[in-house]
Amino acid sequence: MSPQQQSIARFFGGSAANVQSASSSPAKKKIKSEQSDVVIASSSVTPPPSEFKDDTDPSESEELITDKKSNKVELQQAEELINLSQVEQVKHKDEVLGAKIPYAKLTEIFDKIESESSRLKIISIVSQFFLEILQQSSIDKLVKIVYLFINRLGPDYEPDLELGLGETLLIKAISECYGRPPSKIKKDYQEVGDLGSVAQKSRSGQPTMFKPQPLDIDVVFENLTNIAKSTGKDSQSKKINIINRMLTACNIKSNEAKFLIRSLEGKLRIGLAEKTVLISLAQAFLIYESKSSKKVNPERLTQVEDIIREAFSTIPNYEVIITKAYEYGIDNLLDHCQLTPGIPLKPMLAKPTKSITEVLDRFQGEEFTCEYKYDGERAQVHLLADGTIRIYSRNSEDMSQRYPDLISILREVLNSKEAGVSMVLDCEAVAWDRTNNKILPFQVLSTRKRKDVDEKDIKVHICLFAFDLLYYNNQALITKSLNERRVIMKENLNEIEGRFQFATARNSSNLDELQQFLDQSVKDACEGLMVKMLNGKDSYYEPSKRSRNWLKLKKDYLQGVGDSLDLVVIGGYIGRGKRTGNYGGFLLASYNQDTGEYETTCKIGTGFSDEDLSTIHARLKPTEISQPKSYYVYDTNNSNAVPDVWFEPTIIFEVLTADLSLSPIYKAGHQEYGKGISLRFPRFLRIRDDKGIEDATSSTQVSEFYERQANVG
Ligand SMILES: Nc1ncnc2c1ncn2[C@@H]1O[C@H](COP(=O)(O)OP(=O)(O)OP(=O)(O)O)[C@@H](O)[C@H]1O
Repeated sequence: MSPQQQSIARFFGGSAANVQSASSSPAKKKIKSEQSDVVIASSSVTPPPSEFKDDTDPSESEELITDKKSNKVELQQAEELINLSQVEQVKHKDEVLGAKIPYAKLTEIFDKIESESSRLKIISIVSQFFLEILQQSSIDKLVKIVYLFINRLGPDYEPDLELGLGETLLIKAISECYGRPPSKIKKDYQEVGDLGSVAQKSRSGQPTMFKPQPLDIDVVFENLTNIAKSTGKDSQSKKINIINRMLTACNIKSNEAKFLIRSLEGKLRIGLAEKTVLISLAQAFLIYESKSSKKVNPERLTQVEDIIREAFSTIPNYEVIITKAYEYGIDNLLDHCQLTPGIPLKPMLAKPTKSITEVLDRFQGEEFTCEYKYDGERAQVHLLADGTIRIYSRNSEDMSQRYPDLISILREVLNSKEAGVSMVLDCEAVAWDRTNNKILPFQVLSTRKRKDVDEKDIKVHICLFAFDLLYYNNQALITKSLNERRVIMKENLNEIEGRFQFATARNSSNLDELQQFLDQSVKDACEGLMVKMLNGKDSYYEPSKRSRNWLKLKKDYLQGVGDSLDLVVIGGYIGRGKRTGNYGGFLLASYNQDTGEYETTCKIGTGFSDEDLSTIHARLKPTEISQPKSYYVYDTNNSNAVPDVWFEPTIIFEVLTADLSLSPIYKAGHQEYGKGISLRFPRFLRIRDDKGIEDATSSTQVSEFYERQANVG
């Protein structure tokens, strides 16, 4: 047991929380309470569908040793686990269609995962659960369950669907609902470090006059959505009201209150990342389709995982993926998940390199092209057939309101196009000096307002540099070569100097010419070069992939590890001397994409201007929390690695490092090396507002940097 788990066990009187499967499920009809935003279940009680009797516990199967590096072993083990689950295929669509799924069933699964450390077993538990839902044909419920697993309420590109309520509001809600003073709740929270467990204990201690009506998946999902969407003057009390009603409805013997509060906080902290959810979904569909779990071919499993991943990177929407996979079958999924204007695809990413020779080694004998690497913000431009223009960030966020000037520029560019043309363009939006006709540094772009932007007030102008065309006139181009995509882009769009231009490019494999081009790019205020495969299959656009077919060569980082790192700020150190009143330094972490944890990787205090420090202080102060999150991995015994204050994970710093070394204190990649990897002489470059917290440099990437350095250096 981790110290956190031990503490929680103590808190519950020495034993784990009494988790009990829901013994009754809510009735068919969902009604709205007098507060129209609050959804509650009706009172009649029907027995749960028999499939929800949990008679298979894959976690009881033999202990498996996970060797992360050996795919083959993983596949064999996965196969064994699937066989162990002995799933019986039962299709009884008509009988159970529309039946409610108790929320307690879901939280029971959460609990199992929380106490499980083997990733394969976790996948088995999750896929088994997904399979049960699939077998009932409850597709809409499966979609909601998947979102509840990843703590979202819809696709990334849909606004206002994020949870992540602050401690203060949740403490208030728990206090009001369970009639305990906030001071007591805070004290308990300080003791166990998990507000969910505090809510659970408070719930258990509260006698109920009447049997509460059970929560089900639909009710919880709808209430959470109402909370996320609630804005404006009365939103605080509205949210508390909805939370109160749900907390009251939580079953006293289940662990619903615990996970409900964690979902409201925006993090389930059960050691489950989105990547694992996708894999589990693939396994569930595979078993569902094969009709028998007796023998699952590991290669077929990998194939299905790839299909689901590819479909998701083109259409990052679980509702579409799950519905289409169910309707048309996995093997036809990609045909039904084609790139669609209006739905941002996950952008292709590049691998870092440290020198031109490394680039030449990689592309030896292949035709490649170099483009300027512009230093601005990635902008995925979508033109819909009805003439609507949308701009999406690297993170799939809709930025159309933030760039009204860009919309005007695009209107000008697209003016001559016939009606009905649709397209998707990959570009970089860069700050532009209209007087001297030149690119301005990223720092200037970052001074633009991010909200309520009125075109006539804009002082920092933009030039959009287009480097790829992914869709044109009802046709996805991502499986054409880059060369062909470029030709179509240039044939169909016209440049307007200083407003819309194509990325400056050169096709050469001569070392001196490349060096000159790299130097020129820096003189022209770019970061360096992007080097891309030009022809053949390897030049296809690979959504969401950090591909070897795109390399980045950043002039400033050739002396370091080849790239900057984007790390999450999880702690702060009180500033002294000149820094009094601000934080003087910060504790940074990488994101572990397998476990969903943040692993410490360095303490940083260099590279900040006074202005940076006060901006950062203003942003981080409201995110201070009294306890480290249970998903922060740090060395509790070393005072150097324990900051003065902890933060909610909200901000990413882009950081430069001299090199990486194994460390006894820090934790990035510790599962792989026994020790963590830390940054030496880290220096702050900037805040990365265009990256979501889970887009931070992953612990796997930190390991890759470390290994490349060991090999190259
Ligand atoms: N010609 C170009 N082709 C592709 N990307 C470009 C180009 N010019 C600028 N870029 C930008 O460079 C980014 C990739 O490199 P960079 O390392 O700066 O980004 P990052 O967000 O820190 O890292 P990553 O995207 O690799 O996680 C792209 O996401 C894009 O915004």
